Amino acid sequence: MTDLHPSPTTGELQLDERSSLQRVAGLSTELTDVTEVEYRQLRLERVVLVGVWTEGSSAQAQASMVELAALAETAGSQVLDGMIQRRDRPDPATYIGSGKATELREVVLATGADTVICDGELSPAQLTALEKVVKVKVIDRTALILDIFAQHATSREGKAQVALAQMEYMLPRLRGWGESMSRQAGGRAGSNGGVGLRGPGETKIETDRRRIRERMAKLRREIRGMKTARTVKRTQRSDAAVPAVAIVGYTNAGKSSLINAMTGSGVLVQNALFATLDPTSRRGVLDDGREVVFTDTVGFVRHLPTQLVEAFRSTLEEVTAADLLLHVVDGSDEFPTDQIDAVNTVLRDIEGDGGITADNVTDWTAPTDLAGTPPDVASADGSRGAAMPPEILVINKIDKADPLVLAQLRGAFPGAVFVSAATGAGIGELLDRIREVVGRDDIELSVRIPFSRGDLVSRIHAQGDVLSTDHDAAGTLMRVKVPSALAGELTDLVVSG
Ligand SMILES: Nc1nc2c(ncn2[C@@H]2O[C@H](COP(=O)(O)OP(=O)(O)OP(=O)(O)O)[C@@H](O)[C@H]2O)c(=O)[nH]1
Ligand SMILES: [Mg+2]
Repeated sequence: MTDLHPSPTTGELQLDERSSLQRVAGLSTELTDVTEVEYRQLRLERVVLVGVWTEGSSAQAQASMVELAALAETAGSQVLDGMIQRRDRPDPATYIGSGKATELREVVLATGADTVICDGELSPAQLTALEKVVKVKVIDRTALILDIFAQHATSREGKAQVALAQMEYMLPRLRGWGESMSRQAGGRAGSNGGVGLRGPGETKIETDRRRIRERMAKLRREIRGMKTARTVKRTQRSDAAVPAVAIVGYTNAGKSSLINAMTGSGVLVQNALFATLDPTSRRGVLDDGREVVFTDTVGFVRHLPTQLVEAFRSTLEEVTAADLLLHVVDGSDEFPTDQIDAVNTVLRDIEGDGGITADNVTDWTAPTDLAGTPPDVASADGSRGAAMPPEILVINKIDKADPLVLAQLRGAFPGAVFVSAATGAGIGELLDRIREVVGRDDIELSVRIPFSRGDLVSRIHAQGDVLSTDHDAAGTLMRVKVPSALAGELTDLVVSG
């Protein structure tokens, strides 16, 4: 039971199908090996939600609970009830106050819930203490999000990243669960001679910690290897001078839908949180014939567990390497600016310590100086550092958004583009804006292309703009605007004009 298997698939649920979101009773996210030692076995079937409201308006506190409910449902559980307590700060002992905890116990009894989910990150001691009162399993928002990620990860890299994040979450929680530990003989280890333990004086918990650390180190190495492979792919892409446009935004904002609307492709769209976990790239052609690559990324959420940001850092770095960021916002959300803030927080996190390191600067094309950024390229809050590519804020779902909210957003973010991926409204304008930004460093030239070089003509169309075309005996005369790399290749063909 307490064996740690060496396989790297810890913490992954064998979900039959992604579409069967409602969890089958009994099929739980039991994390197969490490779990048995120290991770709560997540059996999120019938849950009661509880939150502590410390700041913001009552409507914001409500919205946070609605989101927690959506997260719980995404994880496959049935939400039976929810309660919020107004406090200056969470109770250090039991998260909610002791009176409220007793009340929660009654709600649990009345509803027949088997799990309580807290809307925050609780210390191991708080989880244990609250569990003692309510007498069912208690998990926090972090564990819930990790659980969803574990269910949704499909690629080898994604799975490794989630497993790493889960182990990081578990590691400090090993000690907190002393009681269940002693049930597994960990506590008695010292006195009974340490049967099955590795070394004299090494307790079960230490053995487990060491094994988890070893596996984490192995996972980190593997993830690094996968990143190298991706970097090579990206380098090949940048050689082809196809601009990379990364789509970021809050989960369920419509990022995948927007890619579909812009490229006519079929990226997975779901009215579910974290539908997209693995970055998906789609080639798109702007109306002037220029090609770009759109990369869909994992959605962000308020309080995205730091373990996840850390584990997904290599994937998220795609974002910093892009030529342009489209920051997609659900304009129909009650508090779109809160979403914008949450996304900016994560972006700053990626960018911050460890984000741009010496080892990835080398394969990273520096964005041209931001002073050259057209004024309509909005940095959502103006605080983005120079390491981030230029950004266009895209307010999506205008077809169902409250006109009043939209008017406020227009005032607050004059550079934003307003679109509906569903109806196609504003998509043309968005594509124009993308073209402006990706083409802003283009060089204007007049060239004569020999008739034998039809390949160059198609590349000019794919990578730049053709302003005029003419023919003479020696070839095609073109006035073009092209990226500097292509301009370099055309040097020999330049004619005055
Ligand atoms: N009414 C309306 N619904 C939209 C629009 N764009 C997307 N949606 C819906 O919003 C939901 C989420 O869309 P997705 O494209 O999957 O969102 P996402 O941002 O990729 O979500 P994750 O990958 O889960 O983070 C789906 O139900 C879409 O049909 C829009 O412009 N209008
Ligand atoms: Mg998506």
